[in-house]
Formats: sequence, C-alpha cells, structure tokens
Amino acid sequence: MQIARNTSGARIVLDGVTKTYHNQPIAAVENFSMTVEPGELIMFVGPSGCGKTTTMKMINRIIEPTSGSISIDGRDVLSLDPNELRRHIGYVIQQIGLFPHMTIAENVAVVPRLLGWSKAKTTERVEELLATVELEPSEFAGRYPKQLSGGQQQRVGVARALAADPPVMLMDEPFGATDPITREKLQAEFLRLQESLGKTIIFVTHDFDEAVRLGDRIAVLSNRSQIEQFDTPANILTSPANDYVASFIGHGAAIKRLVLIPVTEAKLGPVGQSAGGPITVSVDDSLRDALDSLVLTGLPALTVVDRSERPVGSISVDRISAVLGAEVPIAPVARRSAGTGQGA
Ligand SMILES: Nc1ncnc2c1ncn2[C@@H]1O[C@H](COP(=O)(O)OP(=O)(O)OP(=O)(O)O)[C@@H](O)[C@H]1O
Repeated sequence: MQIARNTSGARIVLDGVTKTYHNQPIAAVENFSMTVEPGELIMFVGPSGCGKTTTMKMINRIIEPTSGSISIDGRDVLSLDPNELRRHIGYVIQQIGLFPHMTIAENVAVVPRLLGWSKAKTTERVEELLATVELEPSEFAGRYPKQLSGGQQQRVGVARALAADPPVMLMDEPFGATDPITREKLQAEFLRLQESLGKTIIFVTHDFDEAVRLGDRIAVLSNRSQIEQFDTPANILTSPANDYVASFIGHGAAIKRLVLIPVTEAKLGPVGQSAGGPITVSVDDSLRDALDSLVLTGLPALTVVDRSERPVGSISVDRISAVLGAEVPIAPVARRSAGTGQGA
C-alpha cells in the first residue's frame, strides 16, 4: 500500500490483541490484528457492543489488553508509561469532556501545560489551533464551554486533542451528539484538516455513511471485534466480503457510492439550464454533495462552478442517476486532492 499524502502520523500495529473483562466468560475483543499505515484515517464500524471502543482504548491504554501486543512506530505501547503515552495520543470523545470551569483557551492548553511548555509558546499554539478549527481566538478564547454550541464545543475538543501535535489521534464517535447538518459540517472541516495534518487516526462510528465519507479504509467489525472486511470505502461498497458486510451497507449502496464520485464524472448540462442563484456546486464536490444541495433547495438543477467560481455547467438529479446507471469507475473526490489517494 502506498500513502501519497504528506504524513506526520505513525504506524500502529496490533497483533493478536485480546481483552477479557474481569469476571466475563467471553472476550470483548478476541485476537485482533491490524496494521495501520502512517497518515491513514481508519474507521471502525460495527454494531453496539461489538468491541470497537474497547479495541481503540487499548491503543492509549485506557484499557489494558489481556494479551497480545500493540506498537506505535515500532515502540511497544505496553512498555511505556501510560500517562506519558496518552500525552502523545490525541483523544476525542463524543461527550467532549471539556472542563466546564476552564475557559476555551485553558481547555486547549491542558496538554501543553502538562508538557511544560512556556506561557508564550502555549498561547501561540492555542490561538493557532482555535483558528484552525474555525473559532476566532479573540471571540472564543475567553469563553467557557457552556457559552458555545455543541458543534463549537466539539471543535474545541478536536483542537485540544491536536495541541501537542500528536502523531496518533483516537476519535470515539466524536460527532455523534451533533445534529445532522452540524455533523456534516464538522466532517467536512475535519477532512480538510486531516488533508494537511496527515495524522494516523482511528475513528469509531456507528454510522456507515460517516465511515464512507471520511475513511481511507474501513474495518467492518462483528462481535468480539472480529474483522469482517478491512478495505477502502469503494471496495467495500462494490464488493462486500460477505452477507454481514452487505447487510451493514444496507440497500442504499448506490446512493452511498455518490460520496466517492466527483461531480465532474457527471455529464454536466449547459450553464443556462440551472436557475442560477447563490447555491452552487463546486467541481471539487462529490455527487452526494450535489444531490444534498438539490434536495435542500428543491431546484431542478444547480450551477457547477470551477475553483475560481466560474460557472462550468449544471447538474440535476437525472444527470446524477445517469452516472450510477453507467457504472463509472469510482474516482477519488476532492478530499484526496492533496495526494493521489491510495490503493488497497
Ligand atoms: N468495563 C466493562 N466490564 C465488563 N464488560 C464490558 C466493560 N466495558 C465493555 N464491556 C463489554 O464489552 C463488549 C464490547 O464493548 P465496547 O464498549 O467495546 O463496544 P462498542 O462496539 O464500542 O459499543 P458501542 O458502540 O455501544 O459503544 C460489550 O459486550 C460490553 O458490554
């Protein structure tokens, strides 16, 4: 496998990892092995209770494995001091876990403080990170968590996890508690961020659509964290390994594939066919983005614009359907534009 993107991430290797909780007759995770390449964004998808979170939490040793080995860039995680280890692994959870009595700036500065950074360096980093997650520092740094919306709090959670520039990020349903529109916004923002950061990320989700939208590779898990398929979203959607994976994808495989197909794969209509107006679709968007915008606006066609905002054509539901009917090869969409994507 080739990782083309600029990466600052680390390789994670789990080998034969098993976790049996105290007094439990059955293992929560059994003999789990996986190699994650530097800079990969790996999605763990599976039903409630299948062991996703347990598997992930063993990487930063919030949960200790019963047996097996885990290494990050060749270093045995189980031989490191757990507190030291956790300072080098960013961790974002659904409940966010911001400290209510601390300001946003203080929340983001928690790890730099633990690492003994100077005040000046910490302040500079906090401002940089808040700007990165699109929260204007002058407006938000001094506020308290309860003075922010759920989506804004979640961004602070991401900024805090990134503070010490960790090579590895673990994300447990980070956008799960947000409404669908905020969630899509946070996902898009997060993809843009990852494009430049290139962290190695393990991301747990219930939501198969989220996995398709975000993941470089998806691990579809069943009970005891058994890996039913570990492959790119495109390969899983087009060739599910077994009935379990197929049932997980559900009936909407064709619609889900739209996320992976750029708008430019459609035969665009003439510019004049759309009503014009402020809502446009970019050549960097996916057909799924285009479909969402069409549904949202209720318009029969929308204008497609290039990166300089110049109209290049129009897109309609019929033209999107035609692409699915034509079984075009799935090409990487804009989120892979900084690199050439990756083969499985
Ligand atoms: N502390 C614990 N003690 C005993 N059993 C546990 C403990 N934590 C989790 N389990 C069990 O281990 C199994 C895996 O749980 P885990 O939280 O890893 O699943 P999950 O796939 O992340 O679920 P969800 O999507 O609901 O969060 C479940 O059967 C759960 O009941």
